[in-house]
Amino acid sequence: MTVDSIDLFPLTPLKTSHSSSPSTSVRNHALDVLTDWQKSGRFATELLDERVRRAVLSPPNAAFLHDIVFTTLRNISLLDFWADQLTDGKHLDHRTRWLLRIGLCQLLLLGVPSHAAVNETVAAAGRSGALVNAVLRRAGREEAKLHAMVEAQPLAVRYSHPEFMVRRWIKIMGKAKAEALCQWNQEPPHTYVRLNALNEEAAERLAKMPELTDVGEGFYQCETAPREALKHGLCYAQDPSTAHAPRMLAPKPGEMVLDACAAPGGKTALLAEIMCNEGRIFACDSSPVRLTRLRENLTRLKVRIAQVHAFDLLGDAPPPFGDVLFDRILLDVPCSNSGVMRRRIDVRWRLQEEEFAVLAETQRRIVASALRFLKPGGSLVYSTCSIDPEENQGVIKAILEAHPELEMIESRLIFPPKEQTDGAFAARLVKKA
Ligand SMILES: C[S@@+](CC[C@H](N)C(=O)[O-])C[C@H]1O[C@@H](n2cnc3c(N)ncnc32)[C@H](O)[C@@H]1O
Repeated sequence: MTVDSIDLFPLTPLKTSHSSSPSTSVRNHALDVLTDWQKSGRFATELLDERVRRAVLSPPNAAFLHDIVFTTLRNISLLDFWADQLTDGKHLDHRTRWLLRIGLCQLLLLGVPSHAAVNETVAAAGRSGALVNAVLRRAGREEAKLHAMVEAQPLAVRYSHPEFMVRRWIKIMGKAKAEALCQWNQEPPHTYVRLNALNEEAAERLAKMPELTDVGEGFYQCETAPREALKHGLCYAQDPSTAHAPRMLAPKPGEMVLDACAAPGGKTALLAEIMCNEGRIFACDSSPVRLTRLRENLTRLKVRIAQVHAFDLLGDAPPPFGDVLFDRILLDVPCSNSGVMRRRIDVRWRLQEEEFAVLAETQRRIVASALRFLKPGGSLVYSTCSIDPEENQGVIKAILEAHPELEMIESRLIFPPKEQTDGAFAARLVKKA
């Protein structure tokens, strides 16, 4: 299954201390969310948000639920390794396995006091209570030994990534970089917002918010999302890595720009800002649902020069912009999201190795289609939030071979552990005049 990047809306957990003992129902909610996640294939964030809203959880309980769900998902293979050690490899049904993962996560990773972690997970366990109780008590007694065993395990277990992914990364970048990437993905992501300079009050108002730390180039880091500022369009939740492609495209005020995979619009808004809201941007996307969000975001962010249209670059319909040729085109294509796995924890468990080739083929077709709309002398920036060469350099190489009228001017790969942001790739191609 392909996972489009939706918004980079922060997934950072609320800050909590787990010294107190939140109610048993938090473990039940965690179990429901995780088993639903496995059954439905839906995003964990969506399921979690729905659950927090429906169950009307207090902020500390919601934060605790968030920590259990995300820490468990981020450490599935490690938790299973510990569960296997503690049960001597016994076969476990799905529900019991999730209960053990949740219990071991609290005990061994979240530092929840053992009486709370054991008693309240056992209370949520129902018919498998005796087994869960025995395993978690043993884990409490053998905690130091269990932690000591981790170092000797392969990267796929130590950092809970699918084996094919680790193998692929070692082949692509060598063991040291692959390990650094796995390690990076295990940390909770930072939350960033980009100041929206199209809102005249934004700079002054954000400067008065002590909870925001200026990290340069219009980005601020924060502990939790500044909801009011986001609601009023003073800023947009976005990782600094997302700014490279629009800046590489460098559209000028007054130009005609096509943002052909635009939803939900973080990059469109930055393009409009770079263009000082002068000129025209056709912001298109093939997904009607995402177009609704694109429109809302662009209105809130005071983007005045964008026209939003449904347009599938791989479809037969004529383009909504007639026979216009563009000065610049941004192609922020659907990709594996392999550069944003710290933020999108589901991705590593959804992605299949065969998908890279399928994605690369779609990406090549998208670029080939978009090239019809580029003026001679115009620039096209191809961008992904993937760090995989098959979707990045591989696609560019194939495009250059098939289109001798193109020249590559520059490219940039953002490797998360090095740049301390999400991963991304951008390449600028120019159509020779
Ligand atoms: C990575 S997301 C774009 C994110 C966006 N640029 C932003 O900054 O918010 C990729 C987008 O491509 C769209 N897409 C996928 N296939 C497409 C196609 N054939 N034609 C147009 N858009 C497509 C998806 O619906 C998705 O919204």
